[in-house]
Amino acid sequence: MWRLGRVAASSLRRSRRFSTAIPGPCIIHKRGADILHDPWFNKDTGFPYTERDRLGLRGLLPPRVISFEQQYDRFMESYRSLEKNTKGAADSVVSLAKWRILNRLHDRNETLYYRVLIDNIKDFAPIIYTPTVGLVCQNYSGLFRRPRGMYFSAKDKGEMMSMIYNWPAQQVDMIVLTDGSRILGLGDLGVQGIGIPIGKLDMYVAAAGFNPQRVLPVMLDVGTNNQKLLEDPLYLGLRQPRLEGEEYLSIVDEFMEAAFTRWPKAIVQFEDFQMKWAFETLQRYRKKFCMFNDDVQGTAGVALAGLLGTVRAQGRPLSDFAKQKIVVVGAGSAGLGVLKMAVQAVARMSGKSEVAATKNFFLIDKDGLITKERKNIDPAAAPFAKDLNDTEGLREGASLTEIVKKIKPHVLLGLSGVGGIFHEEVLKAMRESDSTKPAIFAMSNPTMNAECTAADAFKHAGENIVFASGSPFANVDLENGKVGHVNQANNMYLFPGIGLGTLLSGAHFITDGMLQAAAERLASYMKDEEVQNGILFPSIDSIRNITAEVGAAVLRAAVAEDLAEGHGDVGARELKHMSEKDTVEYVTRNMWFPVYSPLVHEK
Ligand SMILES: NC(=O)C1=CN([C@@H]2O[C@H](COP(=O)(O)OP(=O)(O)OC[C@H]3O[C@@H](n4cnc5c(N)ncnc54)[C@H](O)[C@@H]3O)[C@@H](O)[C@H]2O)C=CC1
Ligand SMILES: CC(=O)C(=O)O
Ligand SMILES: [Mg+2]
Repeated sequence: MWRLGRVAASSLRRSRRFSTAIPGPCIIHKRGADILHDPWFNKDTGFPYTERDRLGLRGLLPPRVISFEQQYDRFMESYRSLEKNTKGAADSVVSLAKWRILNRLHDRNETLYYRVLIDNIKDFAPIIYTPTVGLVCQNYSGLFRRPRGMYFSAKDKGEMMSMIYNWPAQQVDMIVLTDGSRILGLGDLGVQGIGIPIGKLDMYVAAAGFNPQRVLPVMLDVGTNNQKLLEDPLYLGLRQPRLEGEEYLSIVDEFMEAAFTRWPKAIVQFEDFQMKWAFETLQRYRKKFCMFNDDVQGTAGVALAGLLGTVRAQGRPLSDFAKQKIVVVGAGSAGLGVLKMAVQAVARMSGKSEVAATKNFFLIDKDGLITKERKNIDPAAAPFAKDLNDTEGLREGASLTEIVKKIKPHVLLGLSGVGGIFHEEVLKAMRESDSTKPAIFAMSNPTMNAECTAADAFKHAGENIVFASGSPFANVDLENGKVGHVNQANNMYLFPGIGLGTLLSGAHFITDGMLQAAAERLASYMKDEEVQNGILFPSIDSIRNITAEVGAAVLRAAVAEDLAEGHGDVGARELKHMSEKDTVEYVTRNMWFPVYSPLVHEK
């Protein structure tokens, strides 16, 4: 059913009056069929007669004018009948059918698309984002109908500075960039990874109110090492092995120079780069450009918020965080990002050195427990390698089961990309945890790569656990009148706010302080009562509200660090004088909201 609730109605008024994203009623220079084929301006049967007359649309549409509300209802009706008609079909078939119907709307009418997405975010996020986006990437070459975003390949070397001007929008605020080398837990998907920047930017629009005309998904195609794709005649990317070393970096360098030359105020989010390049590019660019790595830094903030939540869930003061024993499974870009931020938090809270603060963390990769005995240890993992004196007798390479049995951790956190790795024996061992409310975070995506299912976690580890997963699971019926609450610990709770807060601050860099502020705001978002019931993260239904709070925290951190230069008409001085409440309101007012804008001036 169509609904324009109080929040939506007030957002609508706000967006008309204040949005920096849309500069009032726009006058379009296109005419006739060109307008109908431009998803940004297209209103389908919703063009009023004045616009049909003055824009050369008469005769190109059936005569009846259908209101936005009716169009909305009509779409939702077809979506619901698709759900009914595909009942009983394989999950992947149903999910792809849902993705297709949404994607067709996206290609045709962006205003309606984003409105249904915002209003139904809980139902649609699993389609446009994880888990279905993973399936879409895997099947991209077959699903491809129309391009979306920009593609820069190794063959474009030397051309990028001119290519960037092929993008039709004058202004771009947010770019999500991938090289497709580690798409969710699905590995190297080459050019097919473009689905991830598209899905992330849909979340930017839905959750943070970025103007969809000002966002840009980008694929850097430097080849793929996925043999199956290289042999697939329908594969749409470069059929060559991935570039390495300086050759690789020179492509990323060229793109970054081109993007920031054309749009000096843009923000670039690096997404789903394999670990070596995730860390290397973060170090290379973070002091030069306004950028961050979502998998390293966004994930870290969300995980830290969840970890602090587990301390509150036990009814303990936050300072007890330093005493929690935490096993991190997966020493990749995400796992190491989480460890770094969590260790810094322990050091801050306890006054210990960062080295001393690593004591209660145990890191595992595909070869088991990482200790100082590890041969050829990755330099990024080295600071977290355990001294054998601190492992209670566990050896180098000890298995996950051995570690959980011996250490009795408070938290088991998976970012390994390996589905089912928290098997029955591991989960049962968590019953002996030293915590009154052990936490199990199976954060890998998509669903089939989650370290365990929610049902298995509650079944084997007990009803008393706190559970979170990267992709959504339904709450678990514990068959005694109780419900096992499932949290979604996904960086989607932070990256939209990091992006929006940074944009509105006008900061040229994204600092640790800004990221820490984002994590802390998310951590404090839930009330004690909710947290004690195992609810660590808010429902995705309130994502705009969360993003406003996170965005405001990021903006204020930028102001506090003297990095804020302002945005649009609002300068650094005004930002500085805003109270916390004013800042949240300011961020909220700047969220774009989808309504049909007049395309001609009223006479
Ligand atoms: N929930 C969220 O917000 C996020 C989830 N992720 C998920 O985290 C996963 C990993 O991402 P990255 O760290 O970027 O990948 P990565 O490839 O950099 O790291 C994977 C790590 O897992 C380890 N591993 C592999 N098999 C293992 C096994 N059997 N036992 C223990 N460790 C094993 C590897 O040795 C490596 O250290 C992916 O599935 C991704 O979807 C990533 C970012 C955000
Ligand atoms: C959520 C996300 O960024 C990932 O799984 O890579
Ligand atoms: Mg990612």
